[in-house]
Amino acid sequence: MEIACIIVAAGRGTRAGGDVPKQWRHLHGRRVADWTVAAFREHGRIDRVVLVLHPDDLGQARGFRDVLIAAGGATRDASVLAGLEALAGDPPDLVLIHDVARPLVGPAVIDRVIDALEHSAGAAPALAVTDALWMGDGGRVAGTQDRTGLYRAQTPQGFRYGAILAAHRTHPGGAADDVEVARHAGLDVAIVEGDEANMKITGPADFARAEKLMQNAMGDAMDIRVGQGYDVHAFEPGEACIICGVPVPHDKKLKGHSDADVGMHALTDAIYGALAEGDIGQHFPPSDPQWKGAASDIFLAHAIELARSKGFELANCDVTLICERPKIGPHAGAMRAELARIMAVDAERVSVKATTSERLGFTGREEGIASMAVATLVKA
Ligand SMILES: Nc1ccn([C@@H]2O[C@H](COP(=O)(O)OP(=O)(O)OP(=O)(O)O)[C@@H](O)[C@H]2O)c(=O)n1
Ligand SMILES: C[C@](O)(CO)[C@H](O)COP(=O)(O)O
Repeated sequence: MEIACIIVAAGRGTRAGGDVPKQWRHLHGRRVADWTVAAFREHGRIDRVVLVLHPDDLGQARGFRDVLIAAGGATRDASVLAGLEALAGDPPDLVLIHDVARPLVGPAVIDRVIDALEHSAGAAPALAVTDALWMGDGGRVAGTQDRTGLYRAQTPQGFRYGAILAAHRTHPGGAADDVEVARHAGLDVAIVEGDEANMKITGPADFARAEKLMQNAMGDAMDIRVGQGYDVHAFEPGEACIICGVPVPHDKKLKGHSDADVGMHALTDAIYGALAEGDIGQHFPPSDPQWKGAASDIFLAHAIELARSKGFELANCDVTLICERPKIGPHAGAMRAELARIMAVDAERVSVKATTSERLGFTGREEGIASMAVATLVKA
C-alpha cells in the first residue's frame, strides 16, 4: 500500500500577519513548514511527500530534501488539486492532505487516519464541539445553536488517491476542506479522533500557543546530547578559503580532499559526536573519489538529517576558528547565516567566532587553520 502526503503551503497567511507568510515564520527554532514536512517525512508509513508552494515561494524549495514540489493555485482547493496532479504520473494508493499551518500534527493522528482508510473511502480527524454555540449579531447574542453532533475538522484528511483526484477534478470550487469535496462526489468519510495539539496557526496569537505546545512536547522527555569536533587543514597557494560555507578572499587556500571547509567539518563532527555516530571520515571516506572537491554542505546536511531521523533537534552550536589570517570577524555573520540555512535552524542558535594562537604553533606560523566546534542536540 503506497501512501503519499500532500502538504498545502501556498496560502499567504493574511490573518496571521507578520513580514512573511506564516509557514516561513519560526517556531521553536525552525520554520513552521520545516516542522510540518518533518512530521510526515519522519513518519514510517508515508512513502512520498508533495509540498505545494505559492509560485512566489518556489525559491524556498531548495530547503527541503526528498520532497516533491508543486506550484499552488489561488485557493486552497486549487492548491490541493495541483498537489494531486503532481502525483498522477505515478499514483499512490492512498493520499493524506494536510495544512502546512498545522505543524504540531503527531504520529498517532496520522496513524488513525491511515488505519481508518482500510474500511472507508475517506477519513479525517476531528474534535467534538464541547463549548456552547451562539449566533452573534453586532456584538450581541442573537441565538443559540445545538452542538449535538458538531465537530471541529482537522487535517490530515485521507482518501483513496484515484477517488479524491476525480472528486477534485470535477468539484466547482470553494470548498473549505477536502472532506467537503469528497462528500460532494458521494464518498463516505469516517471521523477519527483529532488532537487539541494539532491546532491550525491562523491568527497572530496562535504562534504563542503553538510555541507553548511545542515546548511542552519537547520538555516531556528531554534527552540532551553534546558533541565536539576538531579539524585542521593546511594552506596551499590560492586566492580564497571556503570557511563555514563562505568564500573568504585570502592569498592562500585550504588544502583537502573536499573543499577543505575546516569550520564546517568540525561542526559536522560535533553533530556526529553527539549522536555517537563516528566521524565525517566514516560517513564520507576520503578514499572515495566521489567526495573529491565536494562542497562540505553535503556532509553537514547529512549529519543534521541523521540527527533528525533519530528525533533530535539542534539546540545550539558554537564554532571557533583558530588562525592569524584571514580575518574571520567581517565574515562571521555570513557564516552563521549559511550554517543555519544548511541545517534549517534559526541563525540565533549558531555561533561562529575566531581567535589567534598568539603567533604560536602551526596556526601562528600561518601554515593552516584549526577549528573546534560544540553542538547540543535535544530530543523531543
Ligand atoms: N491558495 C491557497 C490557500 C491556502 N493554502 C493552504 O491551505 C491551508 C489552510 O489555509 P489557511 O489557514 O486559511 O492559510 P492561508 O490561506 O495562508 O491563511 P489566510 O486565509 O489567513 O490568508 C494552509 O496550509 C495554506 O497554506 C494553499 O495551499 N493555497
Ligand atoms: C482544512 C481546514 O484546516 C479544516 O479545519 C480548514 O478548513 C482550512 O483553513 P481555513 O481557515 O478554513 O482556510
